[in-house]
Amino acid sequence: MGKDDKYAEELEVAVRVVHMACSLCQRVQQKLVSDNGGGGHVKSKDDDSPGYCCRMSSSVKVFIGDSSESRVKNNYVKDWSIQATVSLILSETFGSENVSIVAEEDVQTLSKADSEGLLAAVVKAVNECLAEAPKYGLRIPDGALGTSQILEAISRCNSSGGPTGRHWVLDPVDGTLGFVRGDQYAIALALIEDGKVVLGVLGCPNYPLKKEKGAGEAWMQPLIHGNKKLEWPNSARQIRVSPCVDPALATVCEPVERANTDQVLYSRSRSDHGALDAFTYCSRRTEPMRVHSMVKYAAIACGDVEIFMKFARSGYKEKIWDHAAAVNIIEEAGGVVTDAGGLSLDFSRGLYLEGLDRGIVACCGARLHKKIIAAVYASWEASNL
Ligand SMILES: Nc1ncnc2c1ncn2[C@@H]1O[C@H](COP(=O)(O)O)[C@@H](OP(=O)(O)O)[C@H]1O
Ligand SMILES: [Mg+2]
Repeated sequence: MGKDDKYAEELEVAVRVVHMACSLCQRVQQKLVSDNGGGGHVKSKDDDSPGYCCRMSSSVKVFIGDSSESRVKNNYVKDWSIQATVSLILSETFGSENVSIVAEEDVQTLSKADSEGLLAAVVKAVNECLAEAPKYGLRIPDGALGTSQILEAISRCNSSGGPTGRHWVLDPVDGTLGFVRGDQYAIALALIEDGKVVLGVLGCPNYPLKKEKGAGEAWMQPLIHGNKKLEWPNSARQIRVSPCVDPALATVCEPVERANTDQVLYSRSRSDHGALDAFTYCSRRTEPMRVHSMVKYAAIACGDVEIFMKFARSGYKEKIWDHAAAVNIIEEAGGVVTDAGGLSLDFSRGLYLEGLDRGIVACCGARLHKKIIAAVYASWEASNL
């Protein structure tokens, strides 16, 4: 454990509950992939064949097989179930009056009269998940939970954060497309206190589980299997970013979904600006690695890649749950994450990363980061001449 144990209890509960959520996701993903012959036919917004996408809540949802809305919703049973489970465990541990949660899923769709089947599936999944809690050393509410308690737990996650107080931030399943493809996805839980992220836990079941606490230390905790019990922190090992300082030797990570990146900025930088182009500059060693979800950040934190840049298309506002846990882990592992202007990301202004300058630049260390920011600046200036 680190030197500062101010958040030791919060960290421990967060690690345990994310671990439990990983187990739920693994079961669902294994079934999904085997039912769909490997998941390889799942379409996304930027696949060249027509995809099946529709809009629920605020983000694009991708699903498998047919275009019925119920299939889309079914894919979100795990998200609602994880949100309910995390909410229930945090409330049980710290008291519901002390817990404010900002999370991705809303409760409206589930509460509708025609969502009975969905709700029943969520109730079943939550109770199954909670039945495993002793294995993870977690305290749970007494007895099986009914629909009203579970709806209440999900709807409690309606905080909008802000500059004061403590707020938990949850993305129950980040990287929906990665999940349905049987590929990378992440479960992300962070704690923000007075506008600063003080701890982050990132469960990456198809990578290892990453976690971290706020004292200059980041750790990796292997997932447990079968009936083994989670041993915390004894089986966690410390992680560290790569020592690379040379952009020419760095490996870059980028989203799989090209629709999530401003391709104009990307390709203009690539073709026009030679050595000043951050993207060309950084990808000499290998092609960029395309990875779904916050696992990109995790890969930097444990030293497997060196750079991740995301420049969302204009009009898209980055949400805090897509970054909070991972930024904290990278920083603790020795890396640096800022906006494209070199300023820290601001988690104090509600649901969104307000004031973000163009995009996000994450690097394995300050020296490399400085060079990349300079290269992005030069590319930007040159392309706006
Ligand atoms: N138009 C857009 N531009 C940028 N990011 C987007 C986007 N639409 C969705 N996203 C975010 O990108 C995340 C996936 O990142 P990536 O493409 O790197 O795997 C999504 O998380 P969810 O899958 O949790 O919705 C979502 O929050
Ligand atoms: Mg997300």
